[in-house]
Amino acid sequence: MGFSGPNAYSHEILGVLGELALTMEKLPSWAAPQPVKKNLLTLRDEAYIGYEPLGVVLVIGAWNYPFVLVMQPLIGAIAAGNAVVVKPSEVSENTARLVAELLPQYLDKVSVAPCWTPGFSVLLGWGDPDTPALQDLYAVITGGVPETTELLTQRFDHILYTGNTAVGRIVMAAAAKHLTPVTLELGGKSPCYIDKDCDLAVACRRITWGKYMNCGQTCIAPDYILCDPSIQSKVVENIKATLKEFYGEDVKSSPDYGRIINQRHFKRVKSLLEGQKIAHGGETDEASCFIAPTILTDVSPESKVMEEEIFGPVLPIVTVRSVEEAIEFINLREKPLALYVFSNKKQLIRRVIAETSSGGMTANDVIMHSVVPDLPFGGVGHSGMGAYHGRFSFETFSHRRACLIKDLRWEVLSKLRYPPGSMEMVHLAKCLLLKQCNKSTVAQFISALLAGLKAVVAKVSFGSLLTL
Ligand SMILES: NC(=O)c1ccc[n+]([C@@H]2O[C@H](COP(=O)([O-])OP(=O)(O)OC[C@H]3O[C@@H](n4cnc5c(N)ncnc54)[C@H](O)[C@@H]3O)[C@@H](O)[C@H]2O)c1
Ligand SMILES: CC(C)=CCC/C(C)=C/CC/C(C)=C/C=O
Repeated sequence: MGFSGPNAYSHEILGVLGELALTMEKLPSWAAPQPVKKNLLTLRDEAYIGYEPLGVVLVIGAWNYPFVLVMQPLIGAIAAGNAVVVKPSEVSENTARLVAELLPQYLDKVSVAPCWTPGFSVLLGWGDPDTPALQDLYAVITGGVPETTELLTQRFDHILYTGNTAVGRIVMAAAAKHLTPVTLELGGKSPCYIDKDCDLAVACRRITWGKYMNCGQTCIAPDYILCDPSIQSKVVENIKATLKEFYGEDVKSSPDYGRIINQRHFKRVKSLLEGQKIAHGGETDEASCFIAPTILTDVSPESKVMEEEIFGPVLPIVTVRSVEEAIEFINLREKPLALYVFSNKKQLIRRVIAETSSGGMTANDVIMHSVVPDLPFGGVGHSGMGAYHGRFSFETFSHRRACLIKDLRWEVLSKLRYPPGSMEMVHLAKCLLLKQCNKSTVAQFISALLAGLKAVVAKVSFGSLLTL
């Protein structure tokens, strides 16, 4: 992909450092038992949510941000107390090797995994499966499809997979065999609607940044633009001007412009240009997997480039006559991972939010919702399920255990639920649970309490008589 030093640091390392700092600061409050609201029946009890680790988590990463996509889930899984098996993408083999080399050097060795499964020690070559003591809790498995397929036959307590939707289905099917819950971080075509009423220079600068970063190989990059035909050429001119500002006259020699990951993806992205009206770019070089930042205009919704996620530096513009048409266009397709809208009108932005669905969204910018630490990151429908980042990672990798601690006194209140049943008791229970009391149920409640008290007093006096 050809990340430059500064880009590698800002795209891959900063997010990990931010996640670590946030998790270390907030973990005590995330992990603390959360008391819940009580009703009249549970007034004297302790009712809370307790967080417990799920057990062994499998994290499968993708190649486009190969470090952050395994490290960020790893942080959450460890924070929640799990053992973790990390499987970086084989496509970005150098990062996979680096992760496998570095993790064991930096992560503590802990004596026993909380939910040890003997099968893992065999899979990982950890010697005698019956004596798991003193093994690493955090293992890295490198490899491609055969290794991942083998890994997926094992039983895990949670799998977080990042990658394409087709493999997402394979992961989910394998997980289903063991009833393992999954978080699927998938992709899709993230739309970007530009309203006529907006600062086009600013909008296009932000879109250009998010679209061509990492040569378009970002899961939440704006995939295509929807705008009124009257502003299409201005959008093109503004993006062209920004491209020059960002990457200079010769994009190919800019250290900030990346390359397509491999020949397979190069051929796939290049094929999307066939038959299209190229308003800018279009140059390619197979030997170096270079595809210039490209803009396509008047793109037909039926064309191939509008059928699949582009995941490359090609930006199609589809014209629509109104925001209604844009919303309809979006809703006729699978729910995207991200959605972008640019407008000066707050009301229009709120309408787009209310009438569409997507994993996440940013208005008047792109990508940035993914770096707000308190927002969940994940897809919906075909763009994924579940979410992570910050507190949401901790929740994803924890079991929320419902805990109720009662004492053995106040049996009078329990009588409400014991047989024989009666409508009086039902009314009383309703009064206590739903706080829908009328005079007669309050009277019944008081008399039941008094009866209970009388019984307790009688028991105590009888006990003291006996001891005389
Ligand atoms: N939602 C997100 O956070 C996010 C982030 C990055 C990428 N993506 C999406 O991922 C896609 C690009 O990634 P990719 O799929 O090309 O990455 P990839 O080729 O690296 O595959 C992802 C992982 O799946 C494994 N894998 C591949 N084929 C498999 C099989 N048959 N069985 C089991 N495991 C298999 C790989 O070993 C790898 O670890 C895009 O659609 C992009 O939008 C999503
Ligand atoms: C430099 C900034 C603000 C962002 C870099 C891109 C990004 C959001 C990386 C995070 C991982 C991710 C969600 C990748 C999707 O493909």
